[in-house]
Amino acid sequence: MVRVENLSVSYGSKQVLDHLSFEVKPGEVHGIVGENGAGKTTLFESLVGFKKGYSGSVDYVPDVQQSIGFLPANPPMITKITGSEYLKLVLLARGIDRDDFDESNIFDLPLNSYADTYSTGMQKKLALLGVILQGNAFYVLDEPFNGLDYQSCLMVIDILAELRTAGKAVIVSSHIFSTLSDSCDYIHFLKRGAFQHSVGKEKFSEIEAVIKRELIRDSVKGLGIR
Ligand SMILES: Nc1ncnc2c1ncn2[C@@H]1O[C@H](COP(=O)(O)OP(=O)(O)OP(=O)(O)O)[C@@H](O)[C@H]1O
Repeated sequence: MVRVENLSVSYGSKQVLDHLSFEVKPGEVHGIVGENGAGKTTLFESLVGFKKGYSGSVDYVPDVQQSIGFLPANPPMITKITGSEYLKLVLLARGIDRDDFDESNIFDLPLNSYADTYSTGMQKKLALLGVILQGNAFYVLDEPFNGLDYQSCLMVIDILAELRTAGKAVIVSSHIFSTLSDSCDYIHFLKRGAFQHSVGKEKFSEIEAVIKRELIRDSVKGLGIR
């Protein structure tokens, strides 16, 4: 459904993504984990067409390109519109005219309040709700767990499972490995713009140990805590 081949992105002389190749099929959830600055957001923006000027290719099954649900790491909010109005607006972008969100308001958001007065976590949940209700075919979710309380994180894990069952293709990033191991079919460890490891479910625990070793080593010992 979505095939990425040799995707490379540079900012000036700095190469940020280095020949990434992978494929996301319907009913698959792919997780991306990597340290700050590894290139996750750059990858996601390239996938959804926000970032041009990359080399390599991003190919979709034709009807999928019009049906991408992108949750940015920091979803932009429009001022002076309520949560309900926000949802109505993003659904209208997919030609869906809908006013009643009571049953879909699974995060108990104050939908009659202005969305720009929501907390960071509430805005993230509203934006996530919007892309899910749009009924897209391909979901690109940049840190959907970030800023969410524990209960909402569990709900997002459930949402990812539902998307898989519904045959959607999903790519999701997180800094918390366990959120990905609970929800993904494949995990890709992105390091300095390249996939250092790409593994399926059966190797998640093995790879978690490897990633921990590669990322932190004994650096905390340098604090000399006694
Ligand atoms: N507009 C830009 N101009 C120059 N360099 C940029 C630009 N945007 C991102 N970068 C650099 O590209 C690299 C990857 O950034 P990116 O935001 O994709 O990382 P990330 O993995 O999403 O990080 P984080 O986990 O902190 O959100 C970083 O080194 C960053 O400084």
